[in-house]
Amino acid sequence: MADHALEFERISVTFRAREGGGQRYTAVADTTLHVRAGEFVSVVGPTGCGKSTLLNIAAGLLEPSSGEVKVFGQPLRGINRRAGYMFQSEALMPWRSAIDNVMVGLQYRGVADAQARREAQAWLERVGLGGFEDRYPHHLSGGMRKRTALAQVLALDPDIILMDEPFSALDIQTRQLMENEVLALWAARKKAVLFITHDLDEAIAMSDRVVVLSAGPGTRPIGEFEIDLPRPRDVAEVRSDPRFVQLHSQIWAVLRDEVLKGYAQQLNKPVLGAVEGAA
Ligand SMILES: Nc1ncnc2c1ncn2[C@@H]1O[C@H](COP(=O)(O)OP(=O)(O)OP(=O)(O)O)[C@@H](O)[C@H]1O
Repeated sequence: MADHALEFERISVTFRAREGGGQRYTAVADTTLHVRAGEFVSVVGPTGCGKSTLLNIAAGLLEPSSGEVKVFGQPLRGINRRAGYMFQSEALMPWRSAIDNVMVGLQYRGVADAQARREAQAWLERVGLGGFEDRYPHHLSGGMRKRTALAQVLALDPDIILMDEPFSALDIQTRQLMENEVLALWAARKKAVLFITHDLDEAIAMSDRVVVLSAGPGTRPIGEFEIDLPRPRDVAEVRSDPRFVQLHSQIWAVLRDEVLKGYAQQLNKPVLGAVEGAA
């Protein structure tokens, strides 16, 4: 449908070992999930269930073994050019200053250097890093590096933003500041966001909708919850709203068993050595 930014239609992903008797592991099975244009959707699920796999599929970095992905109604082939991806791990180039890191995607797109520098500077200011543009990543705090990475993604003005536990390495105060900043930026531009997190509180505080995935193997969505808390939200304050508490207990009732299953499965899962990717 045209108002959908992202559609996963009956996606399955099976990984196979390059050696070792052709062992296979079905990470994601028969998953259908839609994100509307401008919607903020979080995906929560137990550790190792397939959250990053889904995001990699949305980014076009991984092809599903079966099923189809559509981006604004068009089948996705190759890299998703309408999406920006913010990884869990550090993705900044250590040999480039903050501004050079933010500029690089623009330059790659063919924007002239002077224009790219102006846009990168404006984005660094928007994420609270005015004055830090010449610092190298190792001279920035963890929160500042995340802000730089956020500016890097937003500078490209993607219609879809894919975020894989972007703030999990931050202390709780910095994390809440960043979450509020992301919400403010999102509210101003209303891009579609697919946000992966382990943290149910974070998912509820930020999202329009929370999707719960089952434990693997064969992960699939097993619950979907509309988050009808008013906006704008402060992620710290909204946690004491009675509706937040109610939603939390409803979602946790679905998630809790999967977390326990996921934990058990991680302990028992066969180790796949060298892996080729989706089969
Ligand atoms: N390239 C690969 N080859 C083989 N198995 C893989 C590959 N990528 C992921 N897997 C397996 O698929 C499952 C899903 O992995 P994925 O990283 O998507 O989970 P996740 O939910 O994002 O994990 P976490 O919560 O720990 O970040 C895991 O069991 C993982 O070991």
